[in-house]
Amino acid sequence: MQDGNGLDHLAGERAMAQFDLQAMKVYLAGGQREYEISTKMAQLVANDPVFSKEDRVRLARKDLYKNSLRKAGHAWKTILEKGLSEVEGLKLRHFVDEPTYTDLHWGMFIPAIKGQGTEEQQHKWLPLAYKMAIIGCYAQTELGHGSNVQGLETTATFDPTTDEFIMHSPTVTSTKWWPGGLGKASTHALVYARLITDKKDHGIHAFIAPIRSLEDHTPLPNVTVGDIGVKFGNGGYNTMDNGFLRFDHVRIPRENMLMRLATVTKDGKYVRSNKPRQLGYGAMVFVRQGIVIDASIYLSRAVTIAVRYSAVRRQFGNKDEPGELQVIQYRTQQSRLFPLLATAYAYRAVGFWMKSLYADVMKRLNDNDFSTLPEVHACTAGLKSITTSVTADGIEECRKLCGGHGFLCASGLPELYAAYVPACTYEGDNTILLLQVARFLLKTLSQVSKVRPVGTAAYLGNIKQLSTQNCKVSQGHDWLNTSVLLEAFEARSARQAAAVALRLAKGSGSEAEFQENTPELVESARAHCQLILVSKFIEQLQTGTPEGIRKQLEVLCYTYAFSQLIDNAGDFLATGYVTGNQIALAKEELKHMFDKIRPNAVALVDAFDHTDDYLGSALGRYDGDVYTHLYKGAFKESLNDTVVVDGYEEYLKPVLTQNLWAPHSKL
Ligand SMILES: CCCCCCCCCC/C=C\CCCCCC(=O)SCCNC(=O)CCNC(=O)[C@H](O)C(C)(C)COP(=O)(O)OP(=O)(O)OC[C@H]1O[C@@H](n2cnc3c(N)ncnc32)[C@H](O)[C@@H]1OP(=O)(O)O
Ligand SMILES: Cc1cc2nc3c(=O)[nH]c(=O)nc-3n(C[C@H](O)[C@H](O)[C@H](O)COP(=O)(O)OP(=O)(O)OC[C@H]3O[C@@H](n4cnc5c(N)ncnc54)[C@H](O)[C@@H]3O)c2cc1C
Repeated sequence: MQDGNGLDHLAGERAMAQFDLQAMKVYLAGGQREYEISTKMAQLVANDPVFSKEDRVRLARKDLYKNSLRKAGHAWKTILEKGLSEVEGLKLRHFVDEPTYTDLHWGMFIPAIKGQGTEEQQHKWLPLAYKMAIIGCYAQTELGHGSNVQGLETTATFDPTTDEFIMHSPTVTSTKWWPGGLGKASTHALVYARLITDKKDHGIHAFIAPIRSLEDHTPLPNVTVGDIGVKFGNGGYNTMDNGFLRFDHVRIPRENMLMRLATVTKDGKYVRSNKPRQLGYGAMVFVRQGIVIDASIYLSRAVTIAVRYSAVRRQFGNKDEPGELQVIQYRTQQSRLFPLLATAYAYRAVGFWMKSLYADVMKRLNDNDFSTLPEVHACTAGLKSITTSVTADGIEECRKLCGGHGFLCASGLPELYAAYVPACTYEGDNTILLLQVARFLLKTLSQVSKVRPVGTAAYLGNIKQLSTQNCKVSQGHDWLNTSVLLEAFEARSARQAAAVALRLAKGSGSEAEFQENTPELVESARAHCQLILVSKFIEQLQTGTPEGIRKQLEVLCYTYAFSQLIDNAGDFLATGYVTGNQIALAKEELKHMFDKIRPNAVALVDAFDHTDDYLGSALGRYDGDVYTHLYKGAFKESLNDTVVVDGYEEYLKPVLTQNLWAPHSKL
């Protein structure tokens, strides 16, 4: 999608491409219809001045937030006026490209009501939420507890005399802290609180609490609410009003407790349904599965900028070629950049699969089949963890790959990083989530002789074979076999999990021993997730990939798998499945893959189809006209509004005109 000024500095690069670019764009968009919607919404946002991202990093917080409210309001108006479908609306929000209160309203408040509300409650709340007559947020985390959901302190005490719950924040640490949209925008909060009936604590349940007047938006009586303060980076996540909230004995009707999983009757009786209480965590599972495809999008933005810039930037030369070399020609640049390019493709493929996994579990849950829930929880938690960590690090690596210019906000990379990096923490701290995967693996292994593992854990059913047979690769091209690769990842993961499981089994079963082994548990969870990523990327390629792009996708898939193998060589070697020589052979194969990517690199990032408006980067421009735009951009800097800087008279002039020796000067 070219929106440069005509002159294409990257035309030579594009002419080298060896695959069907249009087919790749459609593949990455998820289909022809999605591609068309995406193109239409990208243009709609790019052509609407209200959505402009210019100056975002220069705005003070108040202006930034107000501007963000303006955009969110305008987006909603556009959706209504143009009669956009839900898919179109989501795409529009995507291209507006800034975190805002509507994310939590649509992404967590509504899904939580759908998942945990009775039909009657859904009838009451969803129509209001769908037309945005109320704005909701997801108020789970408190000052004192985030990861430990069972440790939350807010209470909801049932009063049978009035048929109400009394919402209360008994301690400072019980203050709700972090919920997005809570600080300034929300009228309602989905509050996770300890349910108390007749002095009995039934643990954490969800309640809908009105917090602001629908008349004038002021906080309701005995509700203390506000924004928690400026966050990391310029722009970034500061468009979001992450908030605090305290209740001082605030009364809400009994019907405001979401009662699909448990009920409190009028006379105060607590009744659990026969559904697993983990369904109360459903909104988190929903967001975690979506985060994988988001990771691909964010990483692909950084990689697009770094690849295009690396093809434009020239440094040094060699005696064999005239002129200076494009930095993309350097092997070191390729070995840092191309695996990230391959990773963005891998996460896209796995993200598509995640969507189908989620659709499947939702269908099962509707039929009261809860059998796959633990596996889906482990999978969404683990892949959320790995993909966000790698993406955040990858964005930062792309910044370094752009040298000094990457450090300028004009590169688009600092803001991208600031907006993305909290994904490693929100929706579950990444280490906490890997520990969940590890617990799942331990449980699966402990039952393996009785219950055949399914889905992404099925390979653990072959634990004996995977623990005894070693890798058969004897020449580089032996690695060019997806079964050989898959078996290497399976054997490494199975062996790592079995080793730590065995160590724990030999012990006393104490919590202290478990804690002692958590570093190994996290490593084994990571190994399991890397296996899922490699295997699902391979699986996606093998199911109906168009001819014109298959070869390139295979190259990217091998690049991804080899770079994972090499980056984790220590683990692979420690399990004894592969030898040092086999790793060396994989390294050689990876270099061959780089040679295959090189002529296609620019076209492979073009296929992500990010507009210049969406990228917001002088370095990543489609036309490659980097230097002109960096130079022009400097004149937009507010320090350059005047030729002589504001402050000269008061602070610079005296320094320059005193003409006195400083007392400590030795000159
Ligand atoms: C028009 C515009 C539209 C725009 C839309 C855009 C959409 C965008 C979407 C939004 C995107 C981004 C915004 C994101 C904002 C971020 C929001 C948040 O951060 S919300 C807060 C998130 N908080 C967490 O994630 C907390 C992390 N902690 C936990 O998840 C859990 O407490 C725990 C997993 C650590 C469990 O602790 P523990 O006390 O051990 O657990 P329990 O006793 O409660 O349960 C143990 C048991 O349950 C299983 N389990 C745990 N979690 C789940 C789950 N989610 N699903 C299923 N099962 C689960 C666990 O495995 C154990 O099972 P056993 O069999 O008993 O072993
Ligand atoms: C930008 C942003 C937006 C957010 N939006 C929302 C929202 O909309 N709604 C909401 O409810 N919350 C929200 N949160 C909160 C978020 O979900 C929590 O911050 C997150 O779940 C992590 O919890 P924590 O802060 O308690 O971290 P902690 O658990 O205190 O983690 C601190 C450190 O301790 C380690 N640690 C903790 N427990 C263990 C353990 N058992 N074993 C080993 N290591 C451990 C962690 O790995 C981490 O390194 C948001 C947070 C951010 C940053």
